[in-house]
Amino acid sequence: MATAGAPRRFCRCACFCSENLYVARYGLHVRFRGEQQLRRDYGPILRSRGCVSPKDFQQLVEEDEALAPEFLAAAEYSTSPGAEFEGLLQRLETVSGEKRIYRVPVFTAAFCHALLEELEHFEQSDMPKGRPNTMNNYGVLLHELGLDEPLVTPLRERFLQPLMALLYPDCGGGWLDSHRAFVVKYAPGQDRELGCHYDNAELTLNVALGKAFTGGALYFGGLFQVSVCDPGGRAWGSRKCPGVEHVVGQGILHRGGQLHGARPLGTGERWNLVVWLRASAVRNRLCPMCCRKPDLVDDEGFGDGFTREEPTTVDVCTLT
Ligand SMILES: O=C(O)CCC(=O)C(=O)O
Ligand SMILES: [Fe+2]
Repeated sequence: MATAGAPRRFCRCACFCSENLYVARYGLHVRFRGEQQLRRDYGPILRSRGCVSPKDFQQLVEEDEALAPEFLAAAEYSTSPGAEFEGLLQRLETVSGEKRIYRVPVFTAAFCHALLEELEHFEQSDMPKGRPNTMNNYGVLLHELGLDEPLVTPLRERFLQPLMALLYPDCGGGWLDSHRAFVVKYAPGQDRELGCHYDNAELTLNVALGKAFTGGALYFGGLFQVSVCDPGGRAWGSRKCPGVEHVVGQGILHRGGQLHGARPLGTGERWNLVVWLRASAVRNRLCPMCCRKPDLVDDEGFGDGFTREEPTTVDVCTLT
């Protein structure tokens, strides 16, 4: 029998890194213990989805490792008892301590490659496509690709949430409950740069997927909420501040309100996965876009991440 008032420790299950792994190339969730088990349990379904030759299989085993070991280690540390901000910092690169911008490898190169292939197939298809956001004209919304639930939701819930809770507890890092995930694409003749802006998000993850390109570095200024009240602080618009270069597979973590933009692409094509992470507990009080109490309008799916209590419905038949 449990003793009343005994201290409790929250734990996680060891299946964290082996159960329910998503293989983007074949649109399948798998349990992974090793190559033999994978072949035994998933051979027929994988073959039916085009994983036929030994080379396909080898590629799959490599791709199964979608998440970079550094990211797994940082997330695992963040969920461990007694985890602290300082300890997590040792597992990340601090891009700017003052601006609270961090970098960590998120995806393996093999996974970035497989995801890019999926994105290009989708782009060439005649499936209906929306724009990633009001600023980028080219790219893909992850939910249109069917990757929101299998890829982004687990990424947010299992890995990003514990990490963000330690890094940004004051910005809803521990209360993330929805996201908007999209891939932005820059190429000659298409979008080439992105003006300075703030995100409709409490926190943002931006992961470089490739391909080979020059230019396109991110630049960061001050906080939007501070700058709008301080026109003198708008030096962020100047392109003098040092840029943050992209490294394939690596993610940049920043606050959504941190003003930022992307410098012009030189050559090649740049694709980045951007996840706008939202905490309704924060935004329900103050809309990050208009800095006022949100004027809520019904929407589809996660909407823009605000929530409202549904009015309780009363069954009139029971009233008679
Ligand atoms: O071009 C990029 O990688 C940045 C994109 C971005 O900041 C955004 O879409 O909010
Ligand atoms: Fe942005």
